[in-house]
Amino acid sequence: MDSPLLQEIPILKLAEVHSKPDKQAMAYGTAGFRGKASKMDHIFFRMGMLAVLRSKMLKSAIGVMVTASHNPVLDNGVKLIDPCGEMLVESWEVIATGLANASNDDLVKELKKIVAKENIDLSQTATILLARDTRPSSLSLSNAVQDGISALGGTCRNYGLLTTPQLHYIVSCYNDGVKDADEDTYYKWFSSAFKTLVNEPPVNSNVTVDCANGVGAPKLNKLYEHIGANVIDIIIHNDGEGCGKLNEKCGADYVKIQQRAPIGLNMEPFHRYASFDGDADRIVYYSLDCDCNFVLLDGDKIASLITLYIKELLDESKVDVKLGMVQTAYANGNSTRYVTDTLNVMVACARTGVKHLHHKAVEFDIGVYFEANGHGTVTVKEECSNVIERAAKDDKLPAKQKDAAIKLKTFLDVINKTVGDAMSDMLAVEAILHAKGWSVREWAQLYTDLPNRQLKVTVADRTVIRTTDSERRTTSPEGLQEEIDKLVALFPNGRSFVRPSGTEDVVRVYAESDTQEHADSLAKKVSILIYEKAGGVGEKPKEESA
Ligand SMILES: CC(=O)N[C@H]1[C@@H](OP(=O)(O)O)O[C@H](CO)[C@@H](O)[C@@H]1O
Ligand SMILES: [Mg+2]
Repeated sequence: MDSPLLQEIPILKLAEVHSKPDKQAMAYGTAGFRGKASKMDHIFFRMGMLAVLRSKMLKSAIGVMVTASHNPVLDNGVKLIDPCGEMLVESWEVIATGLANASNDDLVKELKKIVAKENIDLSQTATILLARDTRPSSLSLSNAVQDGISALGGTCRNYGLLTTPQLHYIVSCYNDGVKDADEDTYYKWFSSAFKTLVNEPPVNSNVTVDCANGVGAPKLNKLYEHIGANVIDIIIHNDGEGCGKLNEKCGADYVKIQQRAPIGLNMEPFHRYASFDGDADRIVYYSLDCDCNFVLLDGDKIASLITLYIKELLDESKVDVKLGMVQTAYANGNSTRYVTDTLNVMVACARTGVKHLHHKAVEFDIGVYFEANGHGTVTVKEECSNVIERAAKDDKLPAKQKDAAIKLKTFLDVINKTVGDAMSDMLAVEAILHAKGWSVREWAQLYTDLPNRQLKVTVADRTVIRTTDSERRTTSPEGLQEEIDKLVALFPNGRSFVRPSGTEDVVRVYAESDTQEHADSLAKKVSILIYEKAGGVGEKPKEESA
């Protein structure tokens, strides 16, 4: 008998509306598909169909998020969310790429191939949870996703505007049996956990948040309404209502890379500032010191603060579980040293891309993971949550011990464990500063960042660079690593590595050393080496004359 998929006519009719331009190929990368919005309609349609197939296969709801995060406003992108709220499994990234690149004529054949290979029972129902960011193209592209969903007979719950982490959270709630989970469920959960942590006395301090003119602004506003201005004072900047453009000279990525304030923000010393990115899954903090120097508190500083706090509560509660932290090679060397040597907590290194960090983090009972750019969260094993919960209810424990367990339990409730979440991470940081009675100054002084520099080199084919050891060393081109080692040895506390970017057509160079001059010089020397050894194109990087 024909499977429902063989009702090819409706698929083909819709596929004609969302037709793929010739010769266009895209890959599902670390951040899903991303590119110029005007050239991607067919990808969104096809991802709607793919989400239906995955939902049928796993007999669970699948999320589809329409966003291009921190990219310019004319870009867009799409990513799928797996049932527990995690990123799409890697093996399906390959399948997604195959479906996206199939010619219009081969589309049905490609769908049949997936069904056969993955052994998908098409009689299963499919539920897709869809949301989008505030880009001008997002509405029509989410309509294309909806068309893809209906082409294969799936049911779509469209949540409209959401931040990426809100959708991840809702997907996990839905598959946990909370079928009516929505945006309000999110606000109620996180605001109530925060208020339990900070109720006596309230935080009563203020933080200014640059929302990159993105979806984070209206959503942070709603979260703020649930928390109440009597608990914390949140001032929203770049809320998308003025003439500022999405991610233009603002947002977490801009602030981290430029190490400066977003547009239009007049900073005052010691006040606390934070920036979200365009879909609010990244956050960095910053401040001015007494000499008006810009002080960045990036993903490494946030991770260090969270690890410190969890470690203290574990020690106080005497709950014996394994805490670990996960970073990438981009983590500042002094953050790694601080957590390893001062906090005595194990640090693991993962490849760039949050899914790699997430996978490593779940190996610990409690895993704190962050990319230096501010994307990260905390994972907690279920058995570990149970141990903490039991201690929090154990009347036989000394009061101090039990109290610490209660605090730890409530603190972990403030965390969106499915994925890095700017709003939930912000609440976590604010709660810790409140608990410790710290201003941003004490936090900044946990350790001093080693001066560092990131550069990009354009080469004809960036895949000639191959790496090992979580991207910290190269295996090809031959002899390159030995040359890098020689350059690194010239600089005190020198460290440098290179890797092909997964999102841009460049090779990234990272260097750190004891002074900014040294870090800059090492980064330059390594860039020149890459240009020479890995087929550089365009203008050759030059060493600045002394
Ligand atoms: C050095 C750096 O910040 N790299 C970013 C960037 O990846 P690249 O593979 O380096 O282009 O985009 C990724 C997706 O947003 C993010 O996860 C990652 O941290
Ligand atoms: Mg983002």
